[in-house]
Amino acid sequence: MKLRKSLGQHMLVDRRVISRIVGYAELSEDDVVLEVGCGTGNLTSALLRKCSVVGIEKDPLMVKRLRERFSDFIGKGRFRLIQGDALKVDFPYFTKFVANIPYKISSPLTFKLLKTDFRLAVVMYQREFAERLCGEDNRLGVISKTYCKAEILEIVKPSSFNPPPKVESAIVRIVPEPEVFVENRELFEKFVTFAFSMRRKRMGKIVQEFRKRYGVELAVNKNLAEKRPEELGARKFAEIVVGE
Ligand SMILES: C[S@@+](CC[C@H](N)C(=O)[O-])C[C@H]1O[C@@H](n2cnc3c(N)ncnc32)[C@H](O)[C@@H]1O
Repeated sequence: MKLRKSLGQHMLVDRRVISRIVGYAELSEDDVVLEVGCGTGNLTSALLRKCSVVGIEKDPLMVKRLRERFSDFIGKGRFRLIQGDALKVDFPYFTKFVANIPYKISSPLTFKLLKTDFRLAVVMYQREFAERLCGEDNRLGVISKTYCKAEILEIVKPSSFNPPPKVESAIVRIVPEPEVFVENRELFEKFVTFAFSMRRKRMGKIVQEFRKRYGVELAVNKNLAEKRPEELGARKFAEIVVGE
């Protein structure tokens, strides 16, 4: 079968990795897993042994194969498959999100997930994206801390996929409990985005530029004024915006 690179079609073929992903998700029979990008269905099959699954898959050829492979589960109402773009279709009801996603849509898909009600997510990302999501020295990591806790559970080698991608991957566990609370999310995200677009500048200067651009006065103490955005972390950013 010809796989489409443009759709990020790198199938997870290492059974031990698949089984660990299912273990990390701590599934019970009542769970309904949302899996984005079911592909040929290797992860889907392991998930279906534990609970119900709703899949969203963009490629009509994969959808056809999946409907054949899992016709029994579809008949029993244990598997439902939506053909479409996960960024465009409304997410159906689910309790947990478990997926080896197309890496190209990592950022918008993650924010779509974070704005949904769910209990736990176990997601395969490109390693570099996973490190940014779990870190605090970048825009993605700082903003995500106001939605969730995220941690890398393991690094996965390219040889676990067919065809092997050029990059390493990482399995991330996401719990929807904010590490940092912000009241004015819009202002917080605007300021964090602005700060990381000027990452060479120090916070004192960034706050001045922000006032000039948006007319919003934010205060930083002497100590923070000397720091660069990547040295702050989500909590300090939130303190600056709260002190508005
Ligand atoms: C990395 S593969 C994972 C396949 C399978 N889950 C596995 O682990 O072997 C990503 C899958 O996402 C599908 N896909 C790509 N873009 C998508 C999108 N925007 N919405 C839904 N599925 C998409 C691809 O067709 C592909 O089957």
